[in-house]
Amino acid sequence: MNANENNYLQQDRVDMVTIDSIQTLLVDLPTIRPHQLSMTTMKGQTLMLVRIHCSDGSVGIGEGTTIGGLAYGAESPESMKLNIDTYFTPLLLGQPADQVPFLMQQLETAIRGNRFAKSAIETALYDALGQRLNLSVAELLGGSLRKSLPVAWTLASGDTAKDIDEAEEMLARRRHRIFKLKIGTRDVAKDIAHVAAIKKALGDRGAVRVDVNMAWSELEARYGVDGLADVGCELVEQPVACADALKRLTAQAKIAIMADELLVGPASAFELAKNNAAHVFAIKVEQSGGLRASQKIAAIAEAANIELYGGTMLEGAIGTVASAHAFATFHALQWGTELFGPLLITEEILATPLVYENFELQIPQGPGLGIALDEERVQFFNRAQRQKSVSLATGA
Ligand SMILES: O=C(O)C[C@H]1C=CC(=O)O1
Ligand SMILES: [Mn+2]
Repeated sequence: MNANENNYLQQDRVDMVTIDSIQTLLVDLPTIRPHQLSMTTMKGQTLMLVRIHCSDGSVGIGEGTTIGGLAYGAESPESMKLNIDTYFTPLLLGQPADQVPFLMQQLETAIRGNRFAKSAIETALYDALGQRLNLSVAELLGGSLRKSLPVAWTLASGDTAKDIDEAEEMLARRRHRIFKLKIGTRDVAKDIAHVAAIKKALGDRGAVRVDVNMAWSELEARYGVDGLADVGCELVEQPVACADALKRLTAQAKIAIMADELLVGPASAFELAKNNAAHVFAIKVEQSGGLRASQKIAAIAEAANIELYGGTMLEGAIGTVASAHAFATFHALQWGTELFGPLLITEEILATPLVYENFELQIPQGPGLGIALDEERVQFFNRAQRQKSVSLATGA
């Protein structure tokens, strides 16, 4: 830590709140059904939870979650836990807990990459700060423009008939009317037929979009995007891996092209915007490197006239609510959000469940994140506790 800056932040602060301790844990939770993406099929979700205890007694929580271990990105829940325990925590202990951007800058200087782990820490720091100041995380981030967010549902059972049934159920329950279909594992013509069947069944009652998760070549994508447009699909998310190919597709597509995997922080957003490489940005808070980083991406998009969508890493309730607070501050959110992660998980880990009604998620309004964990349930699914009970039972 730079000594001058440290002195500057600490001068005259006899009442300064400092970071006392940091705990991490892995929580393994089942999903309601297998979730098929082009790179992996998820059969459960692991949340890396972090708790930051401050000297005034406040405790902030944050979440680091990814998809399919290392299938989606370079960080796993296990790597986040190890890196926070070993490298982040010694840098943070004893530091001024209120100075969140300052602490994140220190971490940025000392630790390369690890965007998801940094996002979890930043969330926990803002949660604790919000409790101290009686302000929500959205208010700490500059102020909220909305109290609820439209939420899309992902149809990814791998079976067209099951997907249609699932969509019908979501419409009947007024939970979702925007559907994102995961495609890219079958050949392109079969995927188009799958999307066509679902759109035909739903008609105007449901919007249909697809996420290819980079599975197509540029040639497949040219054919695929045209075919999808013809069957009523309104948006294609990350059809190809390469930014140049995405730009060429964006230039000729009749429907919206959205960037996801290529958006890994403000610099990447600037590159994509400069090159007109997408019509829409799917902003994921963790993939962006945190709450404030996601706001910087939103600002770049706004300046470049690119539309916005609030993405998910299929986080549990904590990561989902953190994202909701960030998305609440975006000026425009033309394509809504997909903050449905907690609904894909069978278990409730909050003391008070989140409210999804009338196709929207209500953003918790209390101080900080505005949520509290059900500690008993969290401990029940805590991997370390489970391993302890197994070794006690087996005497290992
Ligand atoms: O967008 C992704 O690539 C990841 C994720 C979001 C929704 C979903 O089903 O998977
Ligand atoms: Mn995606």
